[in-house]
Amino acid sequence: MPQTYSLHVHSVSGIKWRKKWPIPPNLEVTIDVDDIRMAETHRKRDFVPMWNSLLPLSAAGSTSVIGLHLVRHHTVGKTNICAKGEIEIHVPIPLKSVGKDLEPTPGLALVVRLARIGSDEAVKIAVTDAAENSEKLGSGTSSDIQKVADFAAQNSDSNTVSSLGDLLQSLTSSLDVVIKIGGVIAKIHPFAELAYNVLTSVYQAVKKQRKMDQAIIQLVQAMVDVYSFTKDVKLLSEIERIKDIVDAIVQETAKCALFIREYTGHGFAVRMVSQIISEDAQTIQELMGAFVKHKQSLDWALGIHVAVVVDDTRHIAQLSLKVAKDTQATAQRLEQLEILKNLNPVKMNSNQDGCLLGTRRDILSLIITELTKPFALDSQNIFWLYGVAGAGKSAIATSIRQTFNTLGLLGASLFFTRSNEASNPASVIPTLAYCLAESNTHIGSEICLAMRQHLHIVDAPIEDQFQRLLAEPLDRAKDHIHGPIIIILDALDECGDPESRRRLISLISNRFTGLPLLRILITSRPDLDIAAAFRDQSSIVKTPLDITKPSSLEDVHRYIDAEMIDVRQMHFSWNLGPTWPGKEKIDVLSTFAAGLFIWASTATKYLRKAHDPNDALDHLLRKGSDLDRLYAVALQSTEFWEDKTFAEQAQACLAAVVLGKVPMSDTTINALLGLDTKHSSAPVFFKLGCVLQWAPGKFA
Ligand SMILES: Nc1ncnc2c1ncn2[C@@H]1O[C@H](COP(=O)(O)OP(=O)(O)OP(=O)(O)O)[C@@H](O)[C@H]1O
Repeated sequence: MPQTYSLHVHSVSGIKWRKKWPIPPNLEVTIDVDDIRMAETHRKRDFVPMWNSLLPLSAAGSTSVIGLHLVRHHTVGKTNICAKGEIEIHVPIPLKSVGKDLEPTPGLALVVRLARIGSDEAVKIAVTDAAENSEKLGSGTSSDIQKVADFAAQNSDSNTVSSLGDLLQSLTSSLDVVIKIGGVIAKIHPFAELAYNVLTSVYQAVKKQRKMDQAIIQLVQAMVDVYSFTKDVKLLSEIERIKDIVDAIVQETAKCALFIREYTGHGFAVRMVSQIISEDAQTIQELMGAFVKHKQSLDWALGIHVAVVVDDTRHIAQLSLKVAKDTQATAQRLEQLEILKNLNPVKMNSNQDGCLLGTRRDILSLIITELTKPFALDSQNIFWLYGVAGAGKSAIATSIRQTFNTLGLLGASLFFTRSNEASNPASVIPTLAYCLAESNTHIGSEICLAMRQHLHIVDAPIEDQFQRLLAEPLDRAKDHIHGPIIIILDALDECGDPESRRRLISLISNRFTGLPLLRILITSRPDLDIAAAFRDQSSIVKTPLDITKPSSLEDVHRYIDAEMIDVRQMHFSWNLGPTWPGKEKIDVLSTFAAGLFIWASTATKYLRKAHDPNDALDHLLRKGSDLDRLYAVALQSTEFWEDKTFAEQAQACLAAVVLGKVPMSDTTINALLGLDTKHSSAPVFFKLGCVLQWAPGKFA
């Protein structure tokens, strides 16, 4: 009977390369039992690799020989065996070097642990190993942390880093570790990714730049210090426990990364390195202070208690100077706000939650990247996210709002709702001006100046308001501000109607694109007037929120799963059990939802409110949830029903879509309904974008 073993390949010790490699060679260990390949470790790029892999083995008899090879992979696909050894049950296993890669050294040894285990255990290890290798591994497993810990351990080479380039490189490698853990802790992921991308671009830009400001080097050093925990495997494995602190650190890092990019002249505003804004020194001090505090909280949380000596006298002197400055600034600010009230801004806040953590990762990441892209690389400053009713656009806009609010980059966010009278196109420019002025004193001063110079600007035509309250003040303020400033306009289709918003839409598509400093996220259903105005604008990034994408379907599934926790809690008296209603029924509900969040949220709300959750669930599984009302409102929002030809054609087209057993393209529907090119279905589908996900030639 074959005997099973677990082989723990830890690392290789005493390695001495003959050649100086520019980057570490790509190494793996292969394991043969009686000359048959049984397992191999992951490839590692490191001068002194550590694998920490647990591998299952089975050997036919007690006399089997386990052969181990240390293999170097060439970039062109060739391999070299650099060292080999055979297992004798003592640790470490001596190796002898072969070929020309290694110096023959007596201490060369592979550190492994071989244990005799039962076959069940061997199967378990094999499954875990396979899962670790799979890209599709879900988040939340401790093996992810271990993998990351391995990675960090290899990167712990603590050469003294002296230049900004080296510091940035060290920082991005730490962030890379944090991003990988982001698979486990969804909360910190978007900020870590943003910080990583921005710092990488700064690194690419500054690595050739010789002269660098000492203050910025110290700031990056402070960040590197905070991240030292990522280089210690033991500390890193605590990350789940200290995730809130890490979350705060990563947010601060993203903020700081954006600042550094602007400061070093590689960012949003095209600026010379020498052209430094007067508040920069203070911003650097504040950011440094924040990182020192984070380091202290982290050290306390990790049990590393370091005595902190504070120079009290200097601290108090600085503090009193700041208080004096602050009092003066507060008086000016109050005066500004008094003037700004004349803009009669309206409240258009988001009244819903953002995305469930872990959902919409791709699109959130894409939007964050687009909105923070340096100006020089791309001059597109509007991102339009469009999709059918209930696809989840507002939830995404809310999450983006939270992200940029945390980063201190939010200028204004208007969430339009049909039922709110304030969602009026005439209020948009004055409200935007008010919010921008509130978010930044420099912009505030310029807008106040404009209001003093143009006393009746609030009653002026919208185009004049745009020019005086936005275009000119932003242009005057731009040299005092590090961009970007983010503006969010959610559900633009719910701002007035196509007629009342005509001039606003034209301003957005023709004039907003030229505004300095701003990056604008617009979400809406693809209503005809909006789609027509945006379609040929090259300054607008147009992205559909596709409900049929596998990631959308997975996100809705994840949402239903999470909502069931609430449903179970609500109905505690029914003793539903910890996994109610079970995976199979959740799968069926997700299939019904077909990527539509509104379906999932209506269904779970129905379950929460029901008297008997089991009855309600059965009803749902039989009939689906009642979305008629939503679709009635959505369809009525299309203004063309009074046109008899449209109404007749739309009814026929909708019937074809609803009754068709397979999805059909507009061309097929034309053929089916006998429509000629003059009366084709395409214009009808364009007008029904609020309820149908459709593109010319594609399935309806
Ligand atoms: N990623 C998500 N995580 C959690 N809840 C979500 C998510 N996306 C959407 N929802 C919920 O689903 C419902 C519908 O989503 P939302 O209002 O964002 O859709 P929409 O595309 O903006 O719809 P409409 O076009 O009708 O305004 C809301 O209750 C929202 O809170």
